[in-house]
Amino acid sequence: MSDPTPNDNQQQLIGSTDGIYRVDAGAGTGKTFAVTRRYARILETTDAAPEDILLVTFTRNAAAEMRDRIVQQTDYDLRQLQDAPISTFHAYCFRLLRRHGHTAPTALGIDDQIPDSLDLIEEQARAKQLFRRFMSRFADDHPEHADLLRVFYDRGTLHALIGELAAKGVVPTRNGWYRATGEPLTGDRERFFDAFTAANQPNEGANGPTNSDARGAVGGWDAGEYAPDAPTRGELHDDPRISRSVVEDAYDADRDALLAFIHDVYIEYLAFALSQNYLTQGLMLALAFVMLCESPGVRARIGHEYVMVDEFQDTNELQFKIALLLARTNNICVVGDWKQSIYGFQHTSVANITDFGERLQRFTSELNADCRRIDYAVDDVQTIPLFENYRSSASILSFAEQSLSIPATSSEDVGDPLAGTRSLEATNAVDNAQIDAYRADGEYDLVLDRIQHIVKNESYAVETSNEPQADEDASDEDRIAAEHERLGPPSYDDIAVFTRTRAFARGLLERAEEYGIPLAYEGGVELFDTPEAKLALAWLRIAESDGRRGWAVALERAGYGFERTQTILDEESYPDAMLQFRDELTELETLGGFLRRVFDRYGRTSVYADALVDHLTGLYDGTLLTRGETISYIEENLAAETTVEIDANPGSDAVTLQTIHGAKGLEYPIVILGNLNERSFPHYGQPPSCPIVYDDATGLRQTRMYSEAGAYPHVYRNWRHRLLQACLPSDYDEERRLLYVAMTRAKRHLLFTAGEEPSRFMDGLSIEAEEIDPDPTPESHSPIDHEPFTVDVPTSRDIPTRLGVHDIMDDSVYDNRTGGRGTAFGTELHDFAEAYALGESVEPANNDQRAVAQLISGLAGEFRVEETALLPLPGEPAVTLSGIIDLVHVTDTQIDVIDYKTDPDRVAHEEYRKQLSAYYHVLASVYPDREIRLQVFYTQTAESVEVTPLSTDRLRELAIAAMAGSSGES
Ligand SMILES: Nc1ncnc2c1ncn2[C@@H]1O[C@H](COP(=O)(O)OP(=O)(O)OP(=O)(O)O)[C@@H](O)[C@H]1O
Repeated sequence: MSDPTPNDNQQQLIGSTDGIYRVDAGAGTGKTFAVTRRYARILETTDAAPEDILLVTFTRNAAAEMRDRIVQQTDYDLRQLQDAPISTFHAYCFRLLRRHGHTAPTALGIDDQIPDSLDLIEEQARAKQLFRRFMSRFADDHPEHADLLRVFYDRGTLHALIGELAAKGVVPTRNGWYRATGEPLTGDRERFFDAFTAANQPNEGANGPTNSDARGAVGGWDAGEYAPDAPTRGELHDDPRISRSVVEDAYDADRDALLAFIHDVYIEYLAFALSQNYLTQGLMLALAFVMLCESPGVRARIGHEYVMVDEFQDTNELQFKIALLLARTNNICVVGDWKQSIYGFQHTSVANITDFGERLQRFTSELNADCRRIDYAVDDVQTIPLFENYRSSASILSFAEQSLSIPATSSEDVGDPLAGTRSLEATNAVDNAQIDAYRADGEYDLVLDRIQHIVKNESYAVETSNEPQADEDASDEDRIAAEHERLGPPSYDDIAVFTRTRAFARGLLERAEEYGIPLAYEGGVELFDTPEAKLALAWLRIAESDGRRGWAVALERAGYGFERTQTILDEESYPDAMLQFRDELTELETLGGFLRRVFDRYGRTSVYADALVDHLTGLYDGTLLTRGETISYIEENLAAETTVEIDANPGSDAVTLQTIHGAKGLEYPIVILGNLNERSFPHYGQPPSCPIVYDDATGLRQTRMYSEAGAYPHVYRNWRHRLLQACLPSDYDEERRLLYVAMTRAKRHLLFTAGEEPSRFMDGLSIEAEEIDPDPTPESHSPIDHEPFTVDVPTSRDIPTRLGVHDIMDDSVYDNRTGGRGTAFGTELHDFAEAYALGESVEPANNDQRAVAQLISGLAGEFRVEETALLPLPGEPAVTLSGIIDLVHVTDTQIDVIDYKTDPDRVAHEEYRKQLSAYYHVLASVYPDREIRLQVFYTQTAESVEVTPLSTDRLRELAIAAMAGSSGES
C-alpha cells in the first residue's frame, strides 16, 4: 500500500523542526505518523545523525513501530538505528543511568554506587514484595516511628506512595530533600482553600440557600468515630457551610512526624534497593534526574539537538523535567492528546500537555534556580492543530465527543470540556455507522448474541478488500463508489469487545467458550485468583499435609454449608467419594497429570486451566516442582495479585477481547463496549489501602491515626483527613477519558452493552439502550489455537501463611454443650439466609429462618452475601486470616457485619468475637469512611448481639498460637 501523503497541518509539523512545538490533537489524526515523518525529515535535511535526535514514547511496541516506520522513510536500516535513541522513556533513562550515573546516589548522601549488574524491576507485585521485606527491617531499626507503623495493615501499601512521590520529582537526601523537591509534601494551601471556598458556597434552594457541597459531604459526621480531639457536629457546622476555622485548624495541624517518617522510609528504601542491586522504575527515573541535574559534563555530552516525545499526555512531572534536561537546544516537540490521558493511576499528569506552556516556564525556572541547567529560551511555544481523522466515520467522531461531558455522579457538573474547540473531520467517504446500545439481564449472553448478530451481516459492513482507494483528486462520487467497492459483511476478527475491568473479560471469555464462540483475550489476568487456581490449590493441599484448608474449599465447592463444613472438618469425616478422589490424585506421578485430573473432575477446560498447567509444569526450565512448592508458589502469587499475560493469538478468525487500557493506540472496524454497569464503569475507585496518602492540594496526610487519647490506645480514622477530603470535589475526568478512548478505537460501528444496572455513562449517552432477550446459539467452531502463554511472575519465597478464622477459635468451649440442633439445621438456615438476601423466592421453613427473614427485611441498604474476607496481619511471619462473612449490610454511613448462629446458648460468644474481629479489620480498610458494626445474630431467640472488635495485634497473637498448635488462650 502506498504511504499516505501528509495533510497541510501535518506537513507544517513535519517541516518545522526548529523551536518548541506542541500538538494536542484528537485520536487518529496522524500524530505518530507525522512525528516519525518529522524524524526522517530532520535526518534528510540537516547534519543531524540519529544519536542527535531523541524520540521517546511509552510502550515497547510503540517504540518498535516508530523505528520500523523511520526505516521505511529513510536510507537507514534497522541495524544502523539499533543504538539510536528511539525508545521508551524508561529504557532510555535506564541505559543512561548505567552508562553515566554510577555516582549519582552520592549526591543524595548514599554511599552505594550504581552497579553494572543493576536490575530494573518492572513487575509491581515483585517490587512490593521486596519493599515489604525492607519495611520489616525498617520497623526494627526505627522505634521512633512506632506510632506511624501501627496504622498499617499492610506496610507494602506504602510502596505505591513512594512511586507517586518519585513521579512528582520528590527526591530525598540523607538529611532532607534534594533541591527542595520535598516542598509539595506539605500541600498547596492556597489551592486547597480556593477549592474549599468554592465547595463551601451555599447552594440555591427553592426556599433560600441550602447546604454547601462541602457541608453535604460531611452530612453523617459523628465525632464518636474519631479520636477524642475530633470536633462535634455542632462545632463543625456553620450552617449552611462548614466552619472555615475548623478546616484551617485541620489543614495546619502538625505533620512533622509524618513528614519525617516518609523521608526516612524513602531514603532508606532507595539505599536498600541499591544495596540489593535493583531499582524500581520510579526510583530509577529519580536517580536519572539527579544524575542529569548534577552532571553538566554528562548533559553536554549526551544532550540532544532535537527532542520529540509522543503520547506526551502519559508523562509525569519528573519525565517532563528529564526531557528538558536532555535537550541541548529548544528544538523540542511534544505530541499527544489530553483526551487520551488514562494513566493517572501511574501518576501521569494530564496538565503536562494541557498547561504545557506554563509548566515549561515553571519547570525551567526550578531547574535553573541554583545554576543554569536549561540554557535555551522557552517562552515561545508554537501550537499546531490537527483535525482530520483517518480512522473513524463522521457519526462515530461526533458521537464520541459526548463522552467527555457525561457526569459520573448525580452531583457532578462537568460542563462541556470541548466547548469552543473544533470537531474532528472524518476522511471516510462513506458513513455507514451503526451506533447502538443494548441491555439485558445476562450481559455475557447479550454480548455474544450481538457478536453473532453482527458477523456476516451486511448492515455492519466494514473494509474487506484491498481494492485501491480512489485518487486524492477524484470526485466525491468516485471516492464513494470506490469505498463501497471495498465494503463487505464483517467476520469475527473485525470485532473488538472492550471492558473497563479484567473481571468482566474473564467471565465473558468463559461464557464464550461454553458456546464455542471464538474470543481471544489480550492482556493480563490474575491467573492465581481464578476458580481453577483455587481448586488446584485446594486439592494440592488435600494431597499434601495441610488438609484442613484444602478440604474447606473442596467441601464448599461440593455445596456443603458453612456449619456442616465445620463439623466435617472437625470430625475429619470427609465424604467417601472425595476421599477416593484424593487417593486417586496422590497416585498420580506428575504435576501436570494431577492438575488435569482436578480440572476434568470439575469440568474446567478453560484457557485458565490450560494456562495453569502450562505455567506450573513449565517453571524453572524443567526442574519439576514438588506439590509443596507448587502450593507455596500459588499462594505467593495469589497474595501478590500477580497478573499473567495471556495473549491468545486469534490465528484463525476470532473477536478480540481486551481492557480499554489495553486497547489504547489500537483501532478496530467494530467496537462493542461492554459492562457499562453501575460501579464498574465509571469506576468510583477503591478507598485507599495505604493509610498515608498524597494529594497536590493537601500534601501528605494520614487516613488513620494511632492515638492514646481515648480510654484505650487505638487506631482511629483520621477526622482531619476525612474533613479535608470532603472539601475537595471528586474527579472522574479520567473515567470519561477512558470512555473517549474506547469509542475512538472504532472505525465503522460502535455498540454499547449493559446488564441489570446500567451505569450513568450508559444513561448519559444520547441513545436509548434497547432491552433485548439475548439468545446466543452454540457454535461448533474449531478451538482457538492459543499461542504459548508469556508469563512473568515473582519467584521470591516470602509467603504468608493463610489461616481460617476458625483456626484461631477455641473449639473446646462446645465440649460440654447439650441441646444443639445439628449441623443440617445450621446449613439449611445459612442456605435460606443467602437465598433470601439475594432476593430469591424462598419461604422460611421454621422459626429461626423466619427470624432471619425478618432481620433482613428490616435492613434498607445493599447486601453482600457469603463474602470472602482476607486479613493480612501486620508483622512477621506473614499471616493472612481468611473467612466467609454471612452478610454484609452496606449503607452510606455504616456497615453491619452479620453472622448467623443457631446456637441454643452463648457459650461460644467470645470465640465468635475473634471471628468477627477479623472481618472488622477487613471491612474497616474497605470502607474507611464508615462505621463498622459487628453483630452475632442468634436465630433461636432472634437477638442481635453486638461485638467489639479485638485489635489486629491480638488477632496476630491468636494466629501465632494457632500455628504453634494451641488455641491461643493465654
Ligand atoms: N495524511 C494521512 N493520510 C492518510 N492516512 C493517514 C494520514 N495521516 C495518518 N494516517 C493514518 O491514520 C492512522 C492513524 O494515525 P496515527 O496512529 O499516527 O494517529 P494518532 O493521532 O497517533 O492516533 P491516536 O491518538 O489514536 O494514537 C494510521 O493508520 C495512519 O497511517
